[in-house]
Amino acid sequence: MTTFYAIHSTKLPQSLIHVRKNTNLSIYSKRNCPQNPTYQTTPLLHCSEATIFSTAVKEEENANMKIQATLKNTEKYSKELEIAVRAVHVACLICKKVQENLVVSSNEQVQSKDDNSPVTIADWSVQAIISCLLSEAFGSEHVDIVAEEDVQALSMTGASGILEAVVRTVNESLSESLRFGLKCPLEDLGAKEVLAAISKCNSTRYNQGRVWVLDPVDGTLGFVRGDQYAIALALIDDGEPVLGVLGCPNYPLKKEWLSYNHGYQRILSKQGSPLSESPDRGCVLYAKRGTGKAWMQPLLNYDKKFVWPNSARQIQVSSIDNPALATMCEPVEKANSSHSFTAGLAHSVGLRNQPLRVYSMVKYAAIARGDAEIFMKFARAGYKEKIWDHAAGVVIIEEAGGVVTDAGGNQLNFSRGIYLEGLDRGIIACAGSKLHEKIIRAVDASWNSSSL
Ligand SMILES: Nc1ncnc2c1ncn2[C@@H]1O[C@H](COP(=O)(O)OS(=O)(=O)O)[C@@H](OP(=O)(O)O)[C@H]1O
Ligand SMILES: [Mg+2]
Ligand SMILES: [Mg+2]
Ligand SMILES: [Mg+2]
Repeated sequence: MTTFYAIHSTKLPQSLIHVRKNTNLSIYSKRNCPQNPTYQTTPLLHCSEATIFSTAVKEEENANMKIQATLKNTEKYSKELEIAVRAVHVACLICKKVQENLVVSSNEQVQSKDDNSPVTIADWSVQAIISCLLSEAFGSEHVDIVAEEDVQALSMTGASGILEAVVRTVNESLSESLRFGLKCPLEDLGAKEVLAAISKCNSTRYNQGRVWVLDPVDGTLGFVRGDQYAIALALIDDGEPVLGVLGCPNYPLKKEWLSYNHGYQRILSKQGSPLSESPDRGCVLYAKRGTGKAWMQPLLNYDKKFVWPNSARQIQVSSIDNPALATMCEPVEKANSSHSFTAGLAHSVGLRNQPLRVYSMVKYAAIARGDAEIFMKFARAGYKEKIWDHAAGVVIIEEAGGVVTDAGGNQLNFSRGIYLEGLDRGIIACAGSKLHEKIIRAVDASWNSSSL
């Protein structure tokens, strides 16, 4: 004789599955089972409307697998994210100190690289600190990193003063990292070890397994001018950015202070307050791919109020999709992105607000936080965008609900080396797909008549 059991198809208790696995009973499920609890063990005589139990079991198993996968996903990279966020906090705090010194003292700590771009003790120190903290947390042999700086200029004979300053800064910062619950070397590092930590960041494993991507100071020009800059750390797994952490030590917590048309420093000095006493500023943004969530923590100070873990609040892109109300941000330097091209685009799309010119990946942060709606960068022909200038920002904007592509609407490719290979014209990040489509169409319409 066949015995039927009525069960609620999607809420199948484990005990019933157990029965099925250990007996030869044919069990059926009936979707609209009127009984409460969700199943009954009374034999069902009218089972024509019931769906076959195996389907219900499948559903349950699939649901379980989904839950397991979600759990696994939640756990996946969680230690990496935790360490990366803490390490970026440490880096932000040391950068603030270095920047305050730079702004009040002479500029001898600023060096020029071969391409005439600036590099400072903060760039090298942050690279050494993050390299070291990741190695301490995960074991040096398990950590692949690629980062912007090398030790060429730092190892030159004339640079011994700078190297000394870097070593001092690194050790000071590493000992402070204990307050964030991070592991750090037991003893102070010597110059050789600091140079080794910086040199370690030259991995070439871009599309096999995990590689950390770091821009120790993005927007070094902004940094030396006492303005905006960012510390950008991302984790790429099999060529895909999966974690993004952006430290923005000067990003005001309130949007209205982010007005760069007159220069950040000048705004502060107009108010008569030096950088160190300026309004609440400094935050760390982060996101994990696939979660649909992005977060922001205020930057801590090493004062009485210092408490770790820090509080985080969820951030989201702006809901504005009307170009007339949208704000576009772009690089400060004309040499880094054509202001005339974006001005033409802005006009053709109907943007009315003044562009927000901000140094560094703080632009990505502004979109993710909902403080601006569009970010565009069109470098001159021949310039190749680097992965560390974008990876962290892309994860954060996308998880905050935004869209980032090249000007052809393609996803950025982080798997082919230190450059964003195959990039079509420029980078476009928007708060939503409606704005994004409009910008992409406008680029196509005006590209051929441009001089880019
Ligand atoms: N010529 C040229 N064209 C385009 N991009 C360039 C160029 N030179 C440099 N860079 C890279 O731009 C990074 C800074 O970008 P920003 O958007 O912050 O530009 S700006 O400083 O606001 O003008 C900057 O990052 P950092 O070196 O980390 O500051 C560079 O990687
Ligand atoms: Mg950079
Ligand atoms: Mg940099
Ligand atoms: Mg640089």
